Parts: sequence; structure tokens; C-alpha cells
Amino acid sequence: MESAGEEPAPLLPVQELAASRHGAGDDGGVPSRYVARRAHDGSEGTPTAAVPVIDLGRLCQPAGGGESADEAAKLRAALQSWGLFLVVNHGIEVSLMDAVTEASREFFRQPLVEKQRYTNMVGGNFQLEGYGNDRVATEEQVLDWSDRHYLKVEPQDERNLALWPPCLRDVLHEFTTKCTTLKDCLIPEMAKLLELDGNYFSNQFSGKAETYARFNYYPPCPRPELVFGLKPHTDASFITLVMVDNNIGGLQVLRDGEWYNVPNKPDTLLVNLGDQMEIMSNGIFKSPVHRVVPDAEKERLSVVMFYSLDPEREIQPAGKLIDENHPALYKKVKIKEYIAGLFEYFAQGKLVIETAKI
Ligand SMILES: O=C(O)CCC(=O)C(=O)O
Ligand SMILES: [Fe+2]
Repeated sequence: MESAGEEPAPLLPVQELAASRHGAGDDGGVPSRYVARRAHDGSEGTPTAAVPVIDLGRLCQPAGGGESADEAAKLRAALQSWGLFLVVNHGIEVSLMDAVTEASREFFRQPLVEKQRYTNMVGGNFQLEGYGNDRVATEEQVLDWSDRHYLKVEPQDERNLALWPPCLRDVLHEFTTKCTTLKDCLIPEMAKLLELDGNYFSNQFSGKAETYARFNYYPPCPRPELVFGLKPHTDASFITLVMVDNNIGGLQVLRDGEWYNVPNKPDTLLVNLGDQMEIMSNGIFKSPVHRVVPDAEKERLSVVMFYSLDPEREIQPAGKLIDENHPALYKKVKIKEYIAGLFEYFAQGKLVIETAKI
């Protein structure tokens, strides 16, 4: 047994683990620490989510007009139902998206010793940034069937370039710039849907607002129905952009107690709302619970950009959305403390948004 407060030893990356297992036994060689659920929990018949596809060029036309109103109506439906949507005509060249995915693949394909140069375990202590797995707090914690590389990309002067592998540097810089333009275009449209000033949310993003990039790698798993690539969670961000390897599904979203597959559409980006938006919109917009299931045969990669407000900022439901018929549903929370809470709750398989509810 571990003594209280002592962290268990770091784990082998799942990529290495997957490569060393050969499907022996009932559990296909999946170690018990990764077994999150019983087989046959109904995931075979998972329906597909009818996730709206939003044309960003039409949505963000400077003069507004009919086409833009159509897209805005679709956006409203998306934000009030699934909490996520796909974006086309998003202004990011397919060649850049492919280059980022390829660079990520190249990073994970390197020998372990190369990747360990960017490890998130420094002197036996877990660091948020870097390559590895999530923090392991207890022996009982159910582990996810994935590895990741996690980097702060904004503010630019807070980048820890020593953790940026050469193969990712230029493409990640360019991708961040493009994703931030996309986010800056989307967020005013969301404010307008709530009848808030168009700049209401944008004004909350100061120069200290933080963006993290997360490169997820999900190796094939001999028994995908027993594990999660990522456990069910909501994102603690304001908004998240996800680029998924074109050919492999696996992302699922929870709605009214039922899981749905999120469809894959080549060259699109997926946008999902985070808890910061749910809180500030007083729950009108939802931060969806989602999870990832690995594939039995194929590896899966995703690149995720988490846009968050300044860690020192406190947020609460927008005053204009509160009146006697619409009481505040969430407490005031400090971003920094909320995000720290996310990692703690995620490790325990719980949702941090519950702590913010009144
Ligand atoms: O890999 C994906 O499709 C989603 C990843 C995700 O939800 C996350 O990194 O928070
Ligand atoms: Fe997520």
C-alpha cells in the first residue's frame, strides 16, 4: 500500500504497453488498472449524433444578412442541444491541418527515449505540460488508454519551448494563430445569440488568457469495450477546438443519459463548449460530457486546443441573463482554482462542473 500523499510510480506509456501485449486471456491482455467498465454495456449499438455543421464564412459575414442568420440559428440549436458542432469553411488550410496531424504522428512514432526528453514527470513530480499520461494520484485510479503531449501555446511569451519538439514547432505556431482567429470569429456570435453585447465574451480574454494544445494518441486496444481512451469529462475551458485524425471515430457525447458517436467529417474542425461558457451563459449553453473509445485495430490521433480565460479571473453568470425568473445557477469561480479542480475530479472519474452549481 502507498502511504498517504505519496504518488505511485510513473507508468509505462500506453503506446509501449499496447505494443508489448498480444491479446492473451479473457481481458485481451489489458491490465486491470485500465479496465473502466464491464463488457457489453451497450456501446455496440451507439447511435450517431446529428451534430450541426456550421459554415463559418457564412456565420461571420461582416454585414450579417440572411445567410448569416441561417447559420446563427443552426449555431443556437447546436449550443443548446449537443454543446458541440462541426465547422466547415473555417479558414484553416487542409494542408496545415494535415501537417499538424502528420507532425503529431511523427512525434509519437519516435522511440520512447526521444519522447521522454519532453516528459511531464520531472524529478518524480507530475507537471501539467509535457509528454506522458495524466497525473496518477492513487492506485485505485482507473487509467485511460492514451498518451498525450500537452503544451501552453498562449500567451506566446509563456511558451516553454524546451518542451516543443522540433517536428511540431513551426506547424503548431501557425495552427495556433489560425485557431485563435477562428475562436475570435465565433465567440462574438455566441454572445449575440444570448443577446449580450457582441464583445461581452471577447472582452474577458485578456492578454493573460491561456491556450493549451493537447496531442492525444490512442493506441489500438485489443478490448476497446473494457477501457476508455479518455474517461467521461467536460472541458474546463471556455471553448475547445478539436481536430481528429480523419479516418477514426471514437469520440462520444452524452445527451439525456444516452451516449452518441460524434461523426467524423474530413477536413472539418469540431468545436465544443467548455465549463467556463456554461457558467457564464448561466447554463443556457451546455458544456457536453464526452469520452473517447479506442479502436481495436487502428491508432487514433487528435489535436485539441483549449481556450481559457486568464487564470486570475473570476467568472460568474452574465448579469444580463439573471433576473427573478432566471436565478444564477452557478457560483462565482476563480479560473485557476476551477482548472486545478478539473484535474483532481477527472482522476476520480467525477465532473468538476458539479462543484460550481448552486
Ligand atoms: O480525442 C478526442 O476526440 C477528444 C479529446 C478530448 O476530449 C480532450 O482532450 O479533452
Ligand atoms: Fe475533452
